[in-house]
Amino acid sequence: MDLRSYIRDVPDFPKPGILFKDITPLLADPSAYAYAVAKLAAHYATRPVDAIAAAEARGFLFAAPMALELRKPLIPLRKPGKLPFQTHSYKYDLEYGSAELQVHIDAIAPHAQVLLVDDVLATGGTMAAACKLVEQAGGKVAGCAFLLELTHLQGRERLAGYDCFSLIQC
Ligand SMILES: O=P(O)(O)OC[C@H]1O[C@H](OP(=O)(O)OP(=O)(O)O)[C@H](O)[C@@H]1O
Ligand SMILES: Nc1ncnc2[nH]cnc12
Repeated sequence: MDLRSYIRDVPDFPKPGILFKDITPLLADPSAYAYAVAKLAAHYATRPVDAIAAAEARGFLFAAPMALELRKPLIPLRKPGKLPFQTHSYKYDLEYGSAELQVHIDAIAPHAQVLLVDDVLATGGTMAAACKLVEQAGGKVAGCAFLLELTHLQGRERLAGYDCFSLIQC
């Protein structure tokens, strides 16, 4: 299945000069969505993974079905003020702004191998922050998985030292 055909390019969103990769056509097609999740999950089926974590919001769309498919705990990494219990926090820069992620202090068991999942790897700022947050919380990064990698933004270089896997490159 050609997953690329389910990604729509939207120029100048959310700011002039940004070519936004819209995954909603893929989400709208259950066969393509299921195929993408199954392919991502299959890549980690035999690797040591104790839990799956993702940053809101689009990361959840792939992390949740992967967690169910791999029968692993799901750990939400959320924007500030959303998690009700005590949190660890990490601030980071995006392709089009800055942000912060938080995780509950008891979400990650000591030395747990945490697989991080997101829809898009752009500059790598979000995933680098997610990795730091997992480590700050006592876990280890088992890998970083993406539906789509925007190779020209060289996010993979920002994630040097972490094992990265993407299903589609463009
Ligand atoms: O590699 P980066 O440059 O960090 O960009 C990738 C991140 O940007 C998007 O999230 P966004 O912050 O737009 O939030 P959303 O998931 O709530 O739409 C996307 O879902 C990734 O998390
Ligand atoms: N160009 C882009 N398209 C979709 N999501 C993104 N997240 C960061 N950059 C993005």
